[in-house]
Amino acid sequence: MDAVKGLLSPLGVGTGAIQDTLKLVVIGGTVETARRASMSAWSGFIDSFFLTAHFSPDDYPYDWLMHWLSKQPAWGRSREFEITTRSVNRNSITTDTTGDVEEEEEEDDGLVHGRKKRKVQFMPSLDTTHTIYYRGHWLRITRTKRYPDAYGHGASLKISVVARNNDILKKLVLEAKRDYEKDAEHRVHIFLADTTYSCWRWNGARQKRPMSSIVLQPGVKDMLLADCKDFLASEEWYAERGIPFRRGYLLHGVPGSGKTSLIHSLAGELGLDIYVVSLSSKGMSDNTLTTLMGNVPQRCILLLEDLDAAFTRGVSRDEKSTGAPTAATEETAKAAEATDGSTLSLSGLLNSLDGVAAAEGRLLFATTNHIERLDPALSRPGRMDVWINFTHATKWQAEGIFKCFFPYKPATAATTSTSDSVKPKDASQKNLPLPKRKHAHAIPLLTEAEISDLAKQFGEAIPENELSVASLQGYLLKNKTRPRQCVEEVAEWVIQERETREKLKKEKAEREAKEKKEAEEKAKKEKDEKDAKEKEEKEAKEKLEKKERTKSKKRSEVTAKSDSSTITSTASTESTPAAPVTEQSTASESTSSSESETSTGIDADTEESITSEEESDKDKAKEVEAKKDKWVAVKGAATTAVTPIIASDDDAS
Ligand SMILES: Nc1ncnc2c1ncn2[C@@H]1O[C@H](COP(=O)(O)OP(=O)(O)OP(=O)(O)O)[C@@H](O)[C@H]1O
Repeated sequence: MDAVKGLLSPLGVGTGAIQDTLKLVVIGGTVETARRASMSAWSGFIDSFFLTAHFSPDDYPYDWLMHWLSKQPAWGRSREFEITTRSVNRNSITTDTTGDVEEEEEEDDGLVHGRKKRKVQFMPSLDTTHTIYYRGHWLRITRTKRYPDAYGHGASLKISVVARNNDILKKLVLEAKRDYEKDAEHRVHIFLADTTYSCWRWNGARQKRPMSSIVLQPGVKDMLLADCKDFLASEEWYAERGIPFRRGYLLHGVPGSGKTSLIHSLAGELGLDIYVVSLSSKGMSDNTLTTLMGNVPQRCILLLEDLDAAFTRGVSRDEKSTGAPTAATEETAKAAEATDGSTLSLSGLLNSLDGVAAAEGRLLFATTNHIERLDPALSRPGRMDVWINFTHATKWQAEGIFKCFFPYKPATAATTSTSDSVKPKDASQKNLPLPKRKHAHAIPLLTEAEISDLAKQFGEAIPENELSVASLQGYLLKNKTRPRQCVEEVAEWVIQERETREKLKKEKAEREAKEKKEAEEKAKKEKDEKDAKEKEEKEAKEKLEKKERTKSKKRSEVTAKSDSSTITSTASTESTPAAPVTEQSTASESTSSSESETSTGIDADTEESITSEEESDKDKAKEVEAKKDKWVAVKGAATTAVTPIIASDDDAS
């Protein structure tokens, strides 16, 4: 302080006020530092008693915990929380909330402005520590935002508890998991491949689809379900034999025959999530696909949709089957890369399916409408172990799908026992029971027997293997409240469908024919243009050659003439004095344009020969002769001047 005083005194400043300010700064700084140090020491001390678990939003436990937290009664009493109605979050499966708004959460099918009523969720607010009492322990819960995101992605969760070991945290996570799975029981989670960041993005949770709603030929569904279950239970068996723990299913066939629907329903039945990759998506490359495939969880369904679409660019393996794209296809692949940045090759796809980095334990499903376009290497056993062909609807399928559509009236005890005795083997051939929800549709309730009868009639009216199941579904949807009329009108609908198909076929054929014709005309036009151009070039070349020939002919004639006149005039001009020659030459140069023409006689002749191209050779010859005469005549006048030079040149040579 004395030092400061000493410094300030020479300036004549009153030191009292400054000293007081400085004192305050020093004291304030010291107190704040001490406070911070003690706080950090205290939290360090407290933390040393706490067990802390961190949950990353990229992993399932985060979802389980968030779901569990949103259901805690303590949450309703919390003084700080986040309320959300967003359904894009993975936690949106939560339907139960606590607190005052609970009465609004009752099951209600009512629509507000055409939308389902939104449900409110309570979430731990960000950057706040909440305390919850759980099984005799106080849990400190902190949710922090690591990077901003409109939907809360990126937030991480931290749960601390004072305990001797981490048993309580394990119990908490397991309970949250059970809870989550119980609520997610009726849903299938879908993840889509993000080619930009080579990661999986949660795309939503869909209601499970009952297997009985998929109508396939008898035994197909059961076989597939049994195969999948057997695979999922055989990890050790595979390990013991050193076989990679992977299984591939190739579903191929006509569009709208239930390939995607079957996978969806299978995922629900097995309780697996679906990871979807579209191989033809923008930016898909070998590296991206390998990274994505390596990051799928152990138990899931990996779906490669429209497998053939990835190869429309013509990427295929070379003759030696090294997996490298062939030279011919490299250009097309390069063109595709230039347009959408996609560089996926077949070898890249094969590596990602069963390369070293490929994930194990997943069920691979691939769908295609064009199995003939697939490279055999792709569909060989080991990659695609089970193949299922999907065809157009059979009569049996039509009957089954009709039964799925129309619920039946609950039967009396007596009828139930009769209907049980003739229970169909395949669940899809069984009528669906009444819907659980009230006021679902105004569907007239028929007896089971009547529905079965109508279904039979419907099946008989449908031609075998001609219409897709999707189109049958479309027809039934249109008639979902009139089962009897639906059957009465089905024959007419089939005729209409045929006519529409014929019309579409015809239109397609016409369009193709038109396109073909246009292409042919275009090609012909291009060819004609090319021919005309070539002809023109040829003619021009011929003209040029002719011109050259004429030139050289004239030059030789001129030379010959001048030589002869030189010879004749040499004798007379030999004695001519030099001065008059110069005068005459000057006079002759200024005489007329014809004389100047004469001095450039060959060029002028050439021009004339070009303009008189159409004239007969005879005329041309005459004209040339006349010109020559003219030239010679003029030349004769000038010869006296020119000759000595030529002569002297000649002499010199
Ligand atoms: N066998 C089936 N059983 C029940 N519903 C079916 C069947 N086939 C098709 N559908 C219905 O038709 C619609 C289209 O089916 P889906 O998308 O599964 O066909 P897809 O074979 O995958 O077609 P694409 O090859 O064009 O992708 C769905 O709404 C589905 O309910």
